[in-house]
Amino acid sequence: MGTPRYKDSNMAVEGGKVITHGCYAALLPVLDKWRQQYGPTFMFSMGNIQVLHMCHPDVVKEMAAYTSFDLGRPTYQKKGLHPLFGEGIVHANGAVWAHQRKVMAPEFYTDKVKGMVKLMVESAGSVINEWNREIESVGGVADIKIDEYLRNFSGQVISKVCFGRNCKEIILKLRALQEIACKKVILQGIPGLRSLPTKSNREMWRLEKEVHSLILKEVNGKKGSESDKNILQMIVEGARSSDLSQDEIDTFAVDNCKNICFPAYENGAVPAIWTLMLLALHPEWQDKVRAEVLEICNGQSPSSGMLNKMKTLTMVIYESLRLYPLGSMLTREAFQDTEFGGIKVPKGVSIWVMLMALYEDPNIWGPDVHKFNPERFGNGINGACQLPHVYIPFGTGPRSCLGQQFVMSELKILISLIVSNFTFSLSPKYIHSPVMNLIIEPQFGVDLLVRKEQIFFRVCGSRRKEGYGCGGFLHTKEHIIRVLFSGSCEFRGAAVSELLDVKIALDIFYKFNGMIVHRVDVTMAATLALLGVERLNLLEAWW
Ligand code: HEM
Repeated sequence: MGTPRYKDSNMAVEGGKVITHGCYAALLPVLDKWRQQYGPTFMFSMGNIQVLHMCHPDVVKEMAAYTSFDLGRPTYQKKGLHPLFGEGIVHANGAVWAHQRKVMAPEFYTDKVKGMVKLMVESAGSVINEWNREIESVGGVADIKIDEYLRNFSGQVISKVCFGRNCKEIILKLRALQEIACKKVILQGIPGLRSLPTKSNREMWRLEKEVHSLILKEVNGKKGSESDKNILQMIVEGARSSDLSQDEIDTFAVDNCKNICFPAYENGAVPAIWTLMLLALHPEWQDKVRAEVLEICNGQSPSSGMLNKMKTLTMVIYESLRLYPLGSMLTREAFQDTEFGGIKVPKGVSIWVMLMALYEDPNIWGPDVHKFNPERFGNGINGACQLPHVYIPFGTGPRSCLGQQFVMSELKILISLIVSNFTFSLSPKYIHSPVMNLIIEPQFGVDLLVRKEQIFFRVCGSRRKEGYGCGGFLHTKEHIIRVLFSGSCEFRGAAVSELLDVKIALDIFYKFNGMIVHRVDVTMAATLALLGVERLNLLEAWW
């Protein structure tokens, strides 16, 4: 795969690095060129597949309102990705899809997702522990390629909610299947290629069989209790409630498990990877998110109530999904002659609605369209741009994402725990190169320089309302004291002079409860004294 080429106009120096966010033209250069040449609506073909390219904001509205089964997920995708998704919900259509949606959607309703929060926190805790170990092993700043850690996290969560235990083998085989299948989907227009016994086709068939039998083993294995059923059990029950044969029930269960596990594994990890890359590039937003998380969680593990309050983090995730959406388009096929976007679309034609191009349109988002600016989501999606209906990271209409609430909880839990435990910046090893592998991923992964979270106490003297600073943001006294007593953080003083009056800044090294605290400012020292903290062992002071 060649290195994507970017337009010069998209280049931006952010956080001291040249990073080009606007990657639509780089990922789909031919379509971008044709769009400029022929306008937002044109047709082209890929072998025997006829595609209608649409990129007008009104078309997104129409997609939301289109409920007829005359449009469905394209057959060519289903064929190309059959080893990965089989006959499951992602590529099913018509009445079969409606039945699957009815069985599976309730498993991701709000109350069900609330019940998964504890498990998500535990799994995120493993990432925190592993990063802590990496930092300890190098004694300060670890250079971490974060991708596999985050995939392990999303894989572990979905595996536990789906099977009731961590079935790493199934998840890893699905990943291996994806790697082969996504190279093939582009060649779908060439008839017969799918069934040739090429080396990669044989490898793909082998993996498909193995995943099938591993999932069947889970279907027939130990069941969760009646009150604590896992998703697999609910899928099997849903299949049994219809008039399917035993073989069809098995296929229904296996394929739909794959259709939940694979998106949850990839789509849970990749947006987290992009968001952390963006936060590493923008320490000011990292600080803002950290301040919000510390304020809301107050030293406790995130709960679903806390997640709902994390407004800044939501803004950051939305902006990350705008710049790096998982998919560049929504795709449909006309199963009957129909009318869409004011055009008569003949049966068999595929429609591509180019969302990513709309997310990069300066006429919709303004001149800073290629900049990371979560502030634009300050008043929610509706206030984010001229035509907010075009921003649909989780799709729209009846086929919108099943896992939206699930993944938003996962992302918030993981990121909130990471920012409250670590500070991070981009490693010099990082190479910015988004590629399209079914979804838009960083080609070489994301490397971060990670250190334990440093809380900066900044002096709050006469020139400022009294308070306590953490990474530049004010926090409650209770929070600061709680963190102090928990001993969970290493305190390093800020360069206090950079903000306020040097004269009132006192740098103290002291030992407290076995914890080394460096350079606490004068207000903090006074607070501790007021609170009766006596064992303040002043080692060094600096005026
Ligand atoms: C940030 C992460 C995610 C994004 C941006 C995302 C995005 C989307 C989008 C845009 C669609 C609609 C596609 C279309 O209309 O053609 C979709 C469908 C779907 N998503 Fe997600 N998704 C995410 C995470 C997940 C997760 C974690 C799961 C599983 C738990 C999941 C399961 C599904 C399923 C099963 C469908 C098909 C629904 C149907 O056709 O009825 N997604 N997703």
